[in-house]
Amino acid sequence: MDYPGNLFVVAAPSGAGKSSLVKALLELDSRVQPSVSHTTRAPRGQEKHGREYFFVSPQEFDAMVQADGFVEWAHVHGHRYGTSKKMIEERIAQGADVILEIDFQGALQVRRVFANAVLIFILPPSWEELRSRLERRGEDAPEVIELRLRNAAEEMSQAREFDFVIINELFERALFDLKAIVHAQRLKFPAQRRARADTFKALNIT
Ligand SMILES: Nc1ncnc2c1ncn2[C@@H]1O[C@H](COP(=O)(O)OP(=O)(O)OP(=O)(O)O)[C@@H](O)[C@H]1O
Ligand SMILES: Nc1nc2c(ncn2[C@@H]2O[C@H](COP(=O)(O)O)[C@@H](O)[C@H]2O)c(=O)[nH]1
Repeated sequence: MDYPGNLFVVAAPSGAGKSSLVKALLELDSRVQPSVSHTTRAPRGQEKHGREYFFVSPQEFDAMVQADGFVEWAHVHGHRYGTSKKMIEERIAQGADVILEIDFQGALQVRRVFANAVLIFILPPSWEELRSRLERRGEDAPEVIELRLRNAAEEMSQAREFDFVIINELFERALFDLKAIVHAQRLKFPAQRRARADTFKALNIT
């Protein structure tokens, strides 16, 4: 199925800077909408239900899995995270550009459902910098940081599966690269896509 809106999927090891980059993109580009995931992890810091995540119990998460409510879901750093299928489909069908910040397992699942999704991987410049960003962020206990760093090697080994890789060394440079990818995707056959969307509408195809 082809949709008028674009779907961007950003993955990275924890601490590489994907949330910071996506947040900055959203501030600059009102056509991009964030997707809010469901998670079984507890809120941290100032996080709010419905803003950073929908914080749900394991039972609520199971019910969504059973109801086929997720386009993708995965176990990440000891918790479960998933993306609501309905929320994504409705918005890209209306022509919105939606951006997902998820792990590599979820990103590869999304591509199986939405073949046109643009997969972007963010890399830190070095292991030392990745550790130091997680430590400087000051939101995770030392054992959580160690777990995230152990998982980072497997995540980074998947970078080649993605359409684009951005190295987040200088923040402004990485943000420029992310903006360029979004812009280039919008320039791909926009007229044809709009025409197809209009035809779908005229034929009442949902
Ligand atoms: N280019 C950069 N240079 C220096 N620090 C950075 C850069 N990009 C992000 N940071 C900082 O690194 C820390 C981790 O960034 P962020 O929280 O965006 O990572 P993340 O990939 O979203 O992690 P998680 O998956 O755990 O949510 C933050 O404190 C952020 O301010
Ligand atoms: N497969 C999915 N992974 C997700 C989703 N939402 C977030 N994530 C990943 O979880 C880690 C940890 O996030 P944190 O907020 O606990 O630091 C993060 O790196 C994301 O890649 C999702 O819906 N699906």
